[in-house]
Amino acid sequence: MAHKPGAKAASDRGDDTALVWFRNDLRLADHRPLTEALQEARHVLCVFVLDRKAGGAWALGGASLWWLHHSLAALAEAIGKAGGTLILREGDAAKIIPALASEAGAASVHCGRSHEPVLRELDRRVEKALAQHDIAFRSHRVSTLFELDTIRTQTGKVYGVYTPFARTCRGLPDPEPPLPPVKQLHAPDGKFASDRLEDWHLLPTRPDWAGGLRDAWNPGEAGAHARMQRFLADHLDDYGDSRNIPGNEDGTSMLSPHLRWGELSPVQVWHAAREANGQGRARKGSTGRSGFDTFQGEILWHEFAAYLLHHNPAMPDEPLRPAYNRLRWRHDPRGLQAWQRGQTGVPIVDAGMRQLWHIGWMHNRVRMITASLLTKHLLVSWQEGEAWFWDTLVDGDLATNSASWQWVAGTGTDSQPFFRIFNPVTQGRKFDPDGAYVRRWVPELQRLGDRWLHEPWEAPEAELERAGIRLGDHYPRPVISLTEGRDRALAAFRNEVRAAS
Ligand SMILES: Cc1cc2nc3c(=O)[nH]c(=O)nc-3n(C[C@H](O)[C@H](O)[C@H](O)COP(=O)(O)OP(=O)(O)OC[C@H]3O[C@@H](n4cnc5c(N)ncnc54)[C@H](O)[C@@H]3O)c2cc1C
Repeated sequence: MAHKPGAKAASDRGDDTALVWFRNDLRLADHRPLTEALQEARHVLCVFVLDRKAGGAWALGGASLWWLHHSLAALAEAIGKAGGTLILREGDAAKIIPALASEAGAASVHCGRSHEPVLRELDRRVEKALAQHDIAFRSHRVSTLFELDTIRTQTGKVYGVYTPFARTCRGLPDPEPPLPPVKQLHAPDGKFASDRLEDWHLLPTRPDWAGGLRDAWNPGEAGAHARMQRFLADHLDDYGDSRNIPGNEDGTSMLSPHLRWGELSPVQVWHAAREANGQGRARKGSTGRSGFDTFQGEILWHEFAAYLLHHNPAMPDEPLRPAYNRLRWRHDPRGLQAWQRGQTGVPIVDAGMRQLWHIGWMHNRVRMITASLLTKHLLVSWQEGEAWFWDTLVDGDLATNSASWQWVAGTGTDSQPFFRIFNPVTQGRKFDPDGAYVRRWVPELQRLGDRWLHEPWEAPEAELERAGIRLGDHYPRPVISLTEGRDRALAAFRNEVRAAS
């Protein structure tokens, strides 16, 4: 085979250099690409490539870029401590990775396997380009518990429904224990050009809207482990009940951004939870399941979303149920903007949207309620909501975000039916009964009594006055009548989706 000028032939290299290409797996522990590269070669070159254009509409959003900056800084420091260097490059990875591997005289390139369509296509291009240099391309499972292609129904079909998928996963042998952290690295000789992280300008400056993010998060592998250990030691047992109470800040793990960026692998979380469960009280919640069992179920939802995207690459853009292409979603810029800004006049929805804006994360229960108000009461398309979440979430994950939006909108293969519409008032009363969540994020309602907190538009004038609220002035009147919005959504579903099916 002919070699590109400047590239060393495999025989000249003595196979002592490998390149590790980091993507959504910003960690040193349980990192198979790195571990295998080290088994294969004495020198390892670590690289991260930023391509702001890759992904088109799904190029990284603002909150993700903030997280990425800090996570890369943490990774570079950890790699430095181990004796290596993280090379940063910007541009098309299909050109950069082969060129760099060739320059370093690498015999192989290792990276984490992805279920995201853009990365899968990129892998094909990189592999092809590497082959021209006679360099091997190896991808490894880094972000799922199991190999997604191996999970099939008894008749060999792809699962479309979570429950049997999860049952099958639970019946499999546990994923193998996580690999130990890599402690020592030797970079290859030579100086490899690298960008400076600061020069990428991933952090917002004008304006700097990231103050709430800085207070809430500690991106990077060490922060991820600290959060996981705290949650598992103190809160796992209660998870079955506490996970639905948005006012309880310890009710869920808040591990989602760490998992999204691969600072932790699902395998690590799976095993750590099992171990913590052995030490805990294994108390059953009101659902009859232990906190551990319920938590495992959520990790399997994460797995299921990856599985769905792997088998349905169009999921972020198109309904999994084609009949929903007939639904005429409304163009409602005013309603959409009120929703985005947390100014709908529906307290639990506004609390969620403001929490999202402030810390780049929203409680799962409230994600469902806010998504339901947008897609059902306002009849605005799920893709509009999906795009807003993508831009504002620090855990914005192509698979989970699109699967979840389709679940709420009723357009997914395994979703709640379209006609099941969350009532935000009932939901608020049930899951935020003392109003702790709404009062925290919608302070203008702080003095309103529990009775009216979730539907201030029904409160007697005297109650509002006593709480210092004038509707339409201090706090908006509802952007939509909940009854009318619900009836309109049901009619659209009946006439445009079901009638034509
Ligand atoms: C409309 C909508 C959009 C969403 N977008 C995203 C997204 O972009 N990224 C994302 O990570 N999650 C998303 N979710 C799922 C879920 O809301 C978050 O994973 C969860 O709130 C994260 O908080 P936690 O880490 O405290 O979760 P925990 O309750 O502690 O759960 C542990 C882990 O399990 C996984 N998990 C939990 N709930 C779900 C779920 N319903 N579906 C899939 N995985 C789950 C997450 O990885 C989570 O970190 C979305 C949900 C909805 C309804």
